[in-house]
Amino acid sequence: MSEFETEGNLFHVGYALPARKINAFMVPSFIDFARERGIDFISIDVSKPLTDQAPFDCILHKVYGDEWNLNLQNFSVHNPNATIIDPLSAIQRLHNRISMLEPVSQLNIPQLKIPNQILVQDSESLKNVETTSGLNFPVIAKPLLADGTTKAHDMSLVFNHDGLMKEIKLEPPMVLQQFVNHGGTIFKVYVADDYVKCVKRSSLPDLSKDTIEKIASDSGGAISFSRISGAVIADGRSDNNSGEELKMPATEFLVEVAKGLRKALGLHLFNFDMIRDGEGDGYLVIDINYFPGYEKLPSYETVMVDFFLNIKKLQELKKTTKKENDDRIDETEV
Ligand SMILES: Nc1ncnc2c1ncn2[C@@H]1O[C@H](COP(=O)(O)OP(=O)(O)OP(=O)(O)O)[C@@H](O)[C@H]1O
Ligand SMILES: O=P(O)(O)O[C@H]1[C@H](OP(=O)(O)O)[C@@H](OP(=O)(O)O)[C@@H](O)[C@@H](O)[C@@H]1OP(=O)(O)O
Ligand SMILES: [Mg+2]
Ligand SMILES: [Mg+2]
Repeated sequence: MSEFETEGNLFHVGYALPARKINAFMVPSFIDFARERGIDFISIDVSKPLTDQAPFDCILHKVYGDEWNLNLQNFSVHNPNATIIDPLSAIQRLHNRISMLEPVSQLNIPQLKIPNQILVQDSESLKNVETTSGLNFPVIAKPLLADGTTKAHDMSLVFNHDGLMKEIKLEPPMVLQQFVNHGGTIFKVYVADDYVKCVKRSSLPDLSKDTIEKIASDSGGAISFSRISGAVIADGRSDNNSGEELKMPATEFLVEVAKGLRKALGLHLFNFDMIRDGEGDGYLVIDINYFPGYEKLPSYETVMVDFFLNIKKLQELKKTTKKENDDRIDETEV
């Protein structure tokens, strides 16, 4: 046993994650590091009842499907004190690209908006030119469902109505979101309760009027892309065509947005993608993701262990408060 914890005081965290995520996040060095600090990660077999695999103090999950949802709900009913990271209903809101962004507007932060966007339900509405009358081309066509499948990340930059009809591979339901020039960089803001970390990633470049005309005619009206925001931009490196470096958003602003979204979404672990509003002076949130790739962050091991230790502390605090309340009731009854 380590110098930090004793076996009896271990916090048992069951994890249900796809293989890709286990290979990237739940690596042996992280599991060992966590155990030395009192967090015991236990792999969950999603095909078996959770109640047969208990005890768990906490469940960390990112798997999809009704079978898993029922399994988790049943476990929660029998183990009301266990913390579920994160609640199913809160995660499900992020599976739809319209409901995902609704809480952003409700935060009422003047510098923060979402791009203009419409929902296209079926092929008939797609054919109708009127459908896009509220938007200015180019737009980004995104699948409505953001459900973890590869398809959910397939997008198209669309330059005109013809492109929308002929060149895009997506099928409705889809979201048509205003493309906004933003300096070629997105800010990815990772949140783990109080922890907030913003990193820069490369994005679609700014498009001038001439470029738009040229690409529109060369491409037939649309260009498809998928998972383009992988490249990390090192601090100090110029990150757009003009050779300018885009300034990070102010820390107080990031913390205010993260705190507001955390509360509104009811999530512990998520990140949000934010771009500069090239047409205004604020920022636009374009995407929110549940339990994203934290392992890409520096010192993610410490961040995540501190996160789970805090969950443990909160559970202990709840137990103490409950006991104090029960004792008080007993005294009054006497
Ligand atoms: N409205 C927009 N204006 C300009 N660029 C955009 C806009 N929406 C998306 N993009 C660009 O397209 C990329 C993919 O879009 P989005 O983040 O919505 O997709 P995603 O597949 O859900 O991403 P992730 O891999 O982060 O889950 C963004 O990272 C950004 O570079
Ligand atoms: O695969 P990566 O490590 O890049 O993580 C990505 C994660 O995929 P994973 O959960 O399967 O790992 C994505 O989840 P789904 O939308 O597909 O459910 C989404 O959260 C992205 O935003 C994450 O990228 P990041 O925002 O951190 O760059
Ligand atoms: Mg994104
Ligand atoms: Mg996403």
